[in-house]
Amino acid sequence: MALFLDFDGTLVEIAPSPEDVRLDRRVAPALEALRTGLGGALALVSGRPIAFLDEMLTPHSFDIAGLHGAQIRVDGEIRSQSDAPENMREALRDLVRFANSHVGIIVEDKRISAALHWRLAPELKDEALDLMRQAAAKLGPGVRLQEGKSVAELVPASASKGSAIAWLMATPTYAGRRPVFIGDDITDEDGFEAVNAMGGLSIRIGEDRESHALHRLASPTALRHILLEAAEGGSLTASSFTRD
Ligand SMILES: O=P(O)(O)OC[C@H]1O[C@H](O[C@H]2O[C@H](CO)[C@@H](O)[C@H](O)[C@H]2O)[C@H](O)[C@@H](O)[C@@H]1O
Repeated sequence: MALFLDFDGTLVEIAPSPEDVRLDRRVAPALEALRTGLGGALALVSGRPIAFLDEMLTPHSFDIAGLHGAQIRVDGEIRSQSDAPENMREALRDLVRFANSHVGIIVEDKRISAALHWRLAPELKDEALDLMRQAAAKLGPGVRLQEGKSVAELVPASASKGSAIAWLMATPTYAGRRPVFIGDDITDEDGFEAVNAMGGLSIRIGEDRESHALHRLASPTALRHILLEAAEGGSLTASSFTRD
């Protein structure tokens, strides 16, 4: 097995704002143990920047596809990174202006991508989405709009979680293994499709909407129990995730 894990809503519960997430302190060492058991074939595949995930998982360091696949690090080395889209700083200024005049709107500047959050102001969803659609149109074909849970993001068009998983699966540590991808959000859907096409296992956290994932787990807590138990017991198989 090669294990690919999303972060927000998968390894941690969704929180009111991006900085509020808390990772159970047992998870990073458990992932380290599981990675050893998997011959190194474990990676995080997230919309977060690699630097943020490193901070959350410190002192452990994992293979990571960050920013929805716009940056990929393997064995401690950045192996693929999209350029920041042209005019991104200008687009960001418009987003910050909107946030400054609307309570509850949060802008996340991730340099190569940018997110606009409305979790704390759900009544502003339509206005925020309109603004992001306009920003994406202005930035042109090099950028796509990625919607997520109470968020929309401007992401390099070439990047996706599905292509990041395929990229990792072509590297020596991962090649020849059966990919398992666990995620919870719209951004994870093409990752699910990618692993399905490779004969792998796709698992969605949560039951609340249609998904390409072939299996479900109820919550990040349910996943955490499986990962901690497998790390202690020393073995992780596909049936660890699907036995219920
Ligand atoms: O691919 P992921 O690891 O799931 O990251 C997707 C985005 O997650 C974060 O936003 C989401 O989680 C926040 C904290 O729980 C929540 O407040 C927000 O409403 C969610 O959309 C993160 O802030 C983004 O950068 C990630 O792209």
